[in-house]
Amino acid sequence: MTIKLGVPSKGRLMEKTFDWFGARDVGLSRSGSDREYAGSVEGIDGVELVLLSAGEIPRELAAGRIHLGVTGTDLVREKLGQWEQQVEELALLGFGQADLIIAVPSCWVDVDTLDDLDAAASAFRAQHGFRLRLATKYHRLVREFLRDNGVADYQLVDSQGATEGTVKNLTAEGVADITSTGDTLRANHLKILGDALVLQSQATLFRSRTASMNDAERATLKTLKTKLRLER
Ligand SMILES: Nc1ncnc2c1ncn2[C@@H]1O[C@H](COP(=O)(O)OP(=O)(O)OP(=O)(O)O)[C@@H](O)[C@H]1O
Ligand SMILES: O=P(O)(O)OC[C@H]1O[C@H](OP(=O)(O)OP(=O)(O)O)[C@H](O)[C@@H]1O
Repeated sequence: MTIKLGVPSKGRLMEKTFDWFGARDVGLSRSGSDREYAGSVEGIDGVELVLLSAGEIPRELAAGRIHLGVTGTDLVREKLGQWEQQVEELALLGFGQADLIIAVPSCWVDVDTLDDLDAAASAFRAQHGFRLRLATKYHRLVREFLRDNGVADYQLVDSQGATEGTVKNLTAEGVADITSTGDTLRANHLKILGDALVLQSQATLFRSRTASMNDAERATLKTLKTKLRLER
């Protein structure tokens, strides 16, 4: 008989999410020890806090196992096909801003745009006998973006973390990853292609379109939305 609210279990998104709800008189906190993934909610009855990996929240929303969830728009668009049919965006939270971009080595002086990348990819294949490799964890978004922009002669290699390091490690020629300050790209001698902004992401509160609710839970959701100033 509760509304389940999924929130990232650690790091920048968790703390800023707690602050965002706290500013609206809904107190979220992690209970128990630092390592225990249990949480509590104050200021409203009938809402349960579920601490999850940011990357798992899209799937939990789509499966209807949580009613509400906070995660990045990038993760929802990457992990859920036809995401709008599965979740509704209730509020952009104004933090966790990051751009999904494509970057190549800074020393590739002739490659500054997607057209340049396309030409470089063809030349790379002719020279090396295999396709230019882009390391990413955003397979769906990058594939769609490059298809729409006419870049074909490449392959994606999976990288679930420390993606910018793959170029130095010679497992990829370029990367498609999230950046905010640009420090990680610069430190790894990579430059962003001028016209390769795949997506602008920020932390967002989503509602599951598939989670079932009884009348009491529907009333709780309404009360919560009023507290959060989301009622239109
Ligand atoms: N440097 C950054 N600045 C701002 N937001 C970022 C940055 N890097 C990632 N993010 C955002 O934070 C969210 C969570 O990303 P992260 O990669 O930490 O999730 P995750 O892979 O689920 O983490 P984990 O599985 O380790 O809990 C994403 O929506 C992403 O866009
Ligand atoms: O532009 P910047 O401010 O330098 O931030 C970009 C970095 O932040 C994210 O990594 P994260 O810290 O989440 O670690 P990860 O490599 O394990 O994904 C992202 O994958 C970049 O590596």
